[in-house]
Amino acid sequence: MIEARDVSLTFQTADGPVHALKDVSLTVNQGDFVSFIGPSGCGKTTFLRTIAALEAPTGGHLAVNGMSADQARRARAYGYVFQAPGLYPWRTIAGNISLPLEIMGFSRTDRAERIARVMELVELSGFGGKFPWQLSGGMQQRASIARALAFDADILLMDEPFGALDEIVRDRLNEALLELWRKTGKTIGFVTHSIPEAVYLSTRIVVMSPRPGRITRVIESPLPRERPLEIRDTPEFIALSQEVREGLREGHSYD
Ligand SMILES: Nc1ncnc2c1ncn2[C@@H]1O[C@H](COP(=O)(O)OP(=O)(O)OP(=O)(O)O)[C@@H](O)[C@H]1O
Repeated sequence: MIEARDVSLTFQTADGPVHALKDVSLTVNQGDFVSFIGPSGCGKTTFLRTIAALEAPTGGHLAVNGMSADQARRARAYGYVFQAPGLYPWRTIAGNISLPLEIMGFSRTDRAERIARVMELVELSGFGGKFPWQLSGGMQQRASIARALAFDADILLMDEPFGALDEIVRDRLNEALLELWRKTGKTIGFVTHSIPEAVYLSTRIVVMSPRPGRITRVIESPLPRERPLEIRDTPEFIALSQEVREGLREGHSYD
């Protein structure tokens, strides 16, 4: 689904070049749930934005769904969920989910069907007529996930979507996201700062390190796809968390 070969991205800034990504190679298969974890500034967001053709690499090769990243963006191969829900306050929840569909030219009936389906998927049925400010932060983030799902792209790219939420809401949304992933079979790229979140959600955990941003470890998860929250107390989960922590420690430079 996603194939990165020696992808590099150097930003030219007034203070000199910033090597946000250096020789990043990764293959993401259909149906994978891949998390990107690493300290602040290691290039997680930049890599996700590069896959989404929101940034252009300065070196290497990138293919998304068999196309160039730019072609994939135009073919709407992915939905993108940002850190903040980014809902328009003057549109209802249904109106917000509808917006990309309107831009893409879906008919009114098709839009209504799709909105109802994705709202059910994120458990927001019945809230379509509310405005964003009438919903909790967790519900708003679920609405933004519904918006990214509405046009049924195969890939979902999520940049720390639950970072601003409290732990209880985050647990609930992690469970819901896993359920949604199992139901839809989407390929998910997910940026996080949280080791338990990465371990709980992923089939593969990509550990990154900064200066320059690169991949230091790719950890395959031995956990089953069916994961109740209690799996976090099992020896397998704890061992996997330790492996991620070691990877992070290894790659971290303090200079
Ligand atoms: N548009 C830009 N222009 C210049 N430098 C940038 C730009 N975007 C990102 N950077 C730099 O690239 C590096 C990687 O940034 P990025 O946001 O990808 O890191 P991150 O791992 O997602 O960090 P965080 O976890 O804090 O969100 C950082 O040093 C950042 O300052």
